[in-house]
Amino acid sequence: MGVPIELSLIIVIAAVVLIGAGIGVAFLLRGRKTKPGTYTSPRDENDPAPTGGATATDAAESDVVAPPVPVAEAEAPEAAAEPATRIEVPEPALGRLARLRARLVKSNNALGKGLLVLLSQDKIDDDVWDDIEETLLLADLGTDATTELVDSLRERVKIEGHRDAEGVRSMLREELTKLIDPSMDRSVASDRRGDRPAVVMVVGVNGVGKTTTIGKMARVLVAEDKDVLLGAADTFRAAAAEQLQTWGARVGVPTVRSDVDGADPASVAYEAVKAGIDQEVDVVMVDTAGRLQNKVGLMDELGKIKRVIEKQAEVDEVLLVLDATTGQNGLNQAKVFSEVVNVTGIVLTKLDGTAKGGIVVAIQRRLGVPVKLVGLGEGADDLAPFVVEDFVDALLEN
Ligand SMILES: Nc1nc2c(ncn2[C@@H]2O[C@H](COP(=O)(O)OP(=O)(O)OP(=O)(O)O)[C@@H](O)[C@H]2O)c(=O)[nH]1
Repeated sequence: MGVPIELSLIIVIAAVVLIGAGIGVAFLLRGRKTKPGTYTSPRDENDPAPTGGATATDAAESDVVAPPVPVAEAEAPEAAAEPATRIEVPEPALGRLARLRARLVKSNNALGKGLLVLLSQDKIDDDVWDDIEETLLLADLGTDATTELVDSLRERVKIEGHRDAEGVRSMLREELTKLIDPSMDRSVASDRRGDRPAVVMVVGVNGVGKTTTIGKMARVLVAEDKDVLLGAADTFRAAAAEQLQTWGARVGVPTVRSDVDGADPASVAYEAVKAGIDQEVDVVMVDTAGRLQNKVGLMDELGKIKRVIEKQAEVDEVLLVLDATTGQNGLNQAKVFSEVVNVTGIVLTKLDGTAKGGIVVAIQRRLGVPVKLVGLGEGADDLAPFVVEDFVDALLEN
């Protein structure tokens, strides 16, 4: 039986269109944003005309970026949206803190409970102080902070005398709050800066939860009525772009990505920010590949991604994602990352899986950078803004 002529024609036309578009190399853009951008001159005058085939090495050497491949026309989001996708309406971040508190209490009660019991004893002798110190060190508070806290507690107990359980609790609340420093700015850049979006880069070693965190953050921002665009510059792990796009699609946020495995991440980041400028979004969040902090080449590449983005817009926020369960090891990572890119905030993930909440204090002190968000589970809305008072209360709740 022959193929009907009409069908053959359709197949031929479809093939021509696909070849012309350079299947598999075009950047994809999906999402909810409908407003066409009015920004007509996204590239610097100094930037070279786009050429094909730029690689990470090319860009590193020349310190300029050109899209590695022909870039597809930005599809009208409605046209690109999956017809069957139902857009979720995420919860506001404020509402979720209360719900997540129970989890925080559970995961950290070793620290809070231990301290309360020890300090409520009738007689607090040197042995008790040693136990208190050990409790703090075991909770990953770090030696400096532990010494400081024990010294100030000792001083207060000496001057103010024995306290009942409630008195101990309020003393601990005050001292822990002081240690975590409530005066630090913990807001995440998400408002437009004049005629461009805020740009947020997310960095960290493999598997700490970068992609998941961006997905959760997109939800928080959508709940705050922001227009968000994601950039999948993690071109190292094949599934990462897909994973990011899926997170975005759930709340109608578009993702700029490359279909080429191992495409130049700086180029993808550049294109994402360009699309964010063109589409006049509020914030562009760029995911990057996990990297070992001791691999010089990969760390250099991270610096390059930032420089390339900055050809068209300043990077307003660099969030370093750290896994709370890795404890002090996270501190070493943090130090190396902050040497390569100017880290402006920490996201501490998997706090639900550790009793070592003291890492919050240690990291802040080591880096002088605030913990801005905490991950408290694998659920889509299990990311909470870090509020010092709430965190301390949760630590001290029974
Ligand atoms: N329990 C818990 N799991 C989390 C949290 N955040 C992320 N995860 C899990 O951590 C795992 C790794 O998350 P990803 O987002 O893929 O990590 P990544 O840093 O992007 O990984 P690479 O791309 O390999 O560098 C996933 O199974 C997440 O569900 C959290 O706050 N709590």
